[in-house]
Amino acid sequence: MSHAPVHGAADLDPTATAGLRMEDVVLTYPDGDGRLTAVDHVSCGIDRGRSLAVTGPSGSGKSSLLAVAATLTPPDSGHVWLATRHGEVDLAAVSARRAAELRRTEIGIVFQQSNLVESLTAREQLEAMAWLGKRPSRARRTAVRERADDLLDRVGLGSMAGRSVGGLSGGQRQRVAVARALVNGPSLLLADEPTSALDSESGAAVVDLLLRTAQEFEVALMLVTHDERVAARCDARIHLVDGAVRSG
Ligand SMILES: Nc1ncnc2c1ncn2[C@@H]1O[C@H](COP(=O)(O)OP(=O)(O)OP(=O)(O)O)[C@@H](O)[C@H]1O
Repeated sequence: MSHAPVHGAADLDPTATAGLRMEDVVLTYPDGDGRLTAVDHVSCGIDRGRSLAVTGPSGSGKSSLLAVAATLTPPDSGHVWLATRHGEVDLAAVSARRAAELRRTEIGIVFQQSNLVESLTAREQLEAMAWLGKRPSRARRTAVRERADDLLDRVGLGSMAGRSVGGLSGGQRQRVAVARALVNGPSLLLADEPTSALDSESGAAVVDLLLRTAQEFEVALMLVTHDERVAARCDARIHLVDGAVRSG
C-alpha cells in the first residue's frame, strides 16, 4: 500500500517546512490574589515528520503547554510559530475566530479519552470533522468519504468503517481518534496522554501509529506522556519542572 502524505510536498509553501516553533512562551492562571505560572519561558520546536515528547511530573505544565500549541489557551507572552500550507502563522497572536479555523484545518488533537460520538460510525466521526461548519457538495462528499476510508484503512480499521464506535475497544477508539485528527490534513498533531487509558499492548499500538503517521503525513507531533518508554521513542524530548524546561 502506498503511503503518500495527505497534502504532498507540491501543495506546501516552500518557505514553510519547519513545523512548530514555540519561543519563550509564558502562561499564567489566576491564583487567589496573584497568578500561577504554568508555563515558564518555554522554547521548543518540532520539524514536520518528527516527534517531540513532553514529560514532567504531575502539575509541571505539560497539558498547559499543549493547550497553548492547540490555540485553546492564549499565552501571556511568547510566540508559537506554525508553518502551514499557506505560510507561517503565530498561533499566539491570532484572533479566537482564526484560532478556531486553524484548529479545523491545521491542528489535529488527540486527548486521553477518544471523545468519539457514540451514535456515529467510525467513518462518520471523520466525516463530521471534515464537514464542521461547511455545506458539502456531492463531489466533496465523495472525496471526504474516500479520505475517511483511506485513513481508517491506514490505522488498521478499514473493515470497521461502517460500525458504530460503541462496539470498539479502547485502543480501536483511540485509533479512530488519530484518524479523525488527520482527516483535514493538519500540519501539527497534538496528543495529550493518548495511551494512559489503555493497556500496554493497545497503548504501544497507538504510539506506533502516532509516530508512523507523523512521518508519513509530514506532520509535527507533540506528545505529552508520563511514560518513559513512550518518550524514548520520540525524536526529541523536553522535560518540564514547575512549568520550565529542565534537562534530564
Ligand atoms: N484552568 C486552570 N486554572 C488554574 N490553574 C490551572 C488550570 N489548569 C492548570 N492549572 C495549574 O497549572 C499547573 C500546570 O497544570 P497542567 O495541567 O498543565 O500540568 P500537567 O503537567 O499537565 O499535569 P498532569 O500530568 O497532572 O496532567 C498546575 O499547578 C495546575 O494546577
